[in-house]
Amino acid sequence: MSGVLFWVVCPKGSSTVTSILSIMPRKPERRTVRALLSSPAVNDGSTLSSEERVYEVVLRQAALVRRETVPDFSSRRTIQLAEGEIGGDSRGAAGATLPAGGVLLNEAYDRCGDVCAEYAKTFYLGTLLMTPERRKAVWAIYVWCRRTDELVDGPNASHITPKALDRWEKRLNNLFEGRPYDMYDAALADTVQKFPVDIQPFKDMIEGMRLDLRKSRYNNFDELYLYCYYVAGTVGLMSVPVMGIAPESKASTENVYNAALALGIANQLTNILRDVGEDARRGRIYLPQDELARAGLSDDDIFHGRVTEKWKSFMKEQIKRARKFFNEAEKGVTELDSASRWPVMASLLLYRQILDAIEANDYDNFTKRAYVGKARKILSLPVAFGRAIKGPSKVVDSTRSS
Ligand SMILES: CC(C)=CCC/C(C)=C/CC/C(C)=C/CC/C(C)=C/[C@@H]1[C@@H](COP(=O)(O)OP(=O)(O)O)[C@]1(C)CC/C=C(\C)CC/C=C(\C)CCC=C(C)C
Ligand SMILES: [Mn+2]
Repeated sequence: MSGVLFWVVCPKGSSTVTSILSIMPRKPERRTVRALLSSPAVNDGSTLSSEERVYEVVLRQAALVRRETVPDFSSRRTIQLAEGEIGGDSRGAAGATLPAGGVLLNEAYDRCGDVCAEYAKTFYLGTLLMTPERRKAVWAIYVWCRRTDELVDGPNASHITPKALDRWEKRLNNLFEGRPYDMYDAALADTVQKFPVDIQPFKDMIEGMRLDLRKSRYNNFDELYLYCYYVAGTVGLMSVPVMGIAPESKASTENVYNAALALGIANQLTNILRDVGEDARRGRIYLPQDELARAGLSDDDIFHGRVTEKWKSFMKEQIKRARKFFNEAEKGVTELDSASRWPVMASLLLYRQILDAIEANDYDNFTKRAYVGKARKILSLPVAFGRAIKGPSKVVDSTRSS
């Protein structure tokens, strides 16, 4: 590929991160997250369950955030465009220097905003309620996530190999080190310098895409949970440092991160329940095999799209579980910074209503697509506002130490 390589002068130092890690209250064992997450997922008494392993990641991410610190947007860093690498219409002028907050960097963020507006209009409108700095950062993260998903789900997906994902990961490492390849990467490179966003959830999302390349069945919920963490829980962990935690919040950082993780898991479970038919047509069944078998259902029932009583009661249980994750997430939304609460609450309420739509379709998720209509979307906004305005809980979280 040809084009322009951006690089950022003055890459982020890691001394703050190290010092925060050293005061972490419940410091997990120093194993790498990849090692933690690649060991067997089944909890047979001697190994940790996926939920326990992901929780260790949550603890680490929570430890990286220093509370009551406003990100510094006034820095004089510059981003420089250099020769080579990935092009397309996201190229800039080789050799040009981009002062932080300068025209080209602003353009990079604007392009990220355009992508959001095109792919996720409602979400884009929600971001307009955030502060300008947070909104731009969320756009940059969104675009990276969307591009990552497109690698395995987009028009070129059939050509994607694990090697291509390795290259994508290398590119991720580069942008975190201040050497972004294109405009979109440059926006994210700037974001990760301004906010305490860690690389781990991004790497884990790529790991989820690797899983999608090699796995089309999930034996049990433990396996599915890990997949949901990789492709969606990670989004929650990437977002909290940008959304910010309310200065007056009495919740522990780890509980806020846990709620964010729960929102990602809830969203992905909902995605899976909505898309059962579509996924089956691609030979994929994400639903836990052991739960299907216990309900007297087989892959064949799914491939034939049989909406039987067995299927309906199975779906009821799956929906119940997804709602539990939404409820857990909802408790955390009010702990976020005031300007972020409303859009996040709105997105939660909107996504949760997809579950209602599956019920309204009488559990036919093979031939009918569950969606939330415009009127309901609009009605959800004041409801979200009413819940978001409440603000943080007054109860001091016993696990809070930061
Ligand atoms: C305390 C608290 C509750 C904080 C909130 C934290 C927060 C903002 C969490 C956001 C959670 C969220 C929106 C997760 C996205 C989950 C998701 C749907 C992932 C999808 C994966 C693959 O799915 P699949 O291929 O099955 O589905 P498609 O048919 O392709 O849709 C993803 C597509 C991965 C890629 C994810 C995105 C493109 C969304 C990224 C979103 C953000 C960065 C912004 C989040 C911010 C707000 C305000 C919701
Ligand atoms: Mn996808």
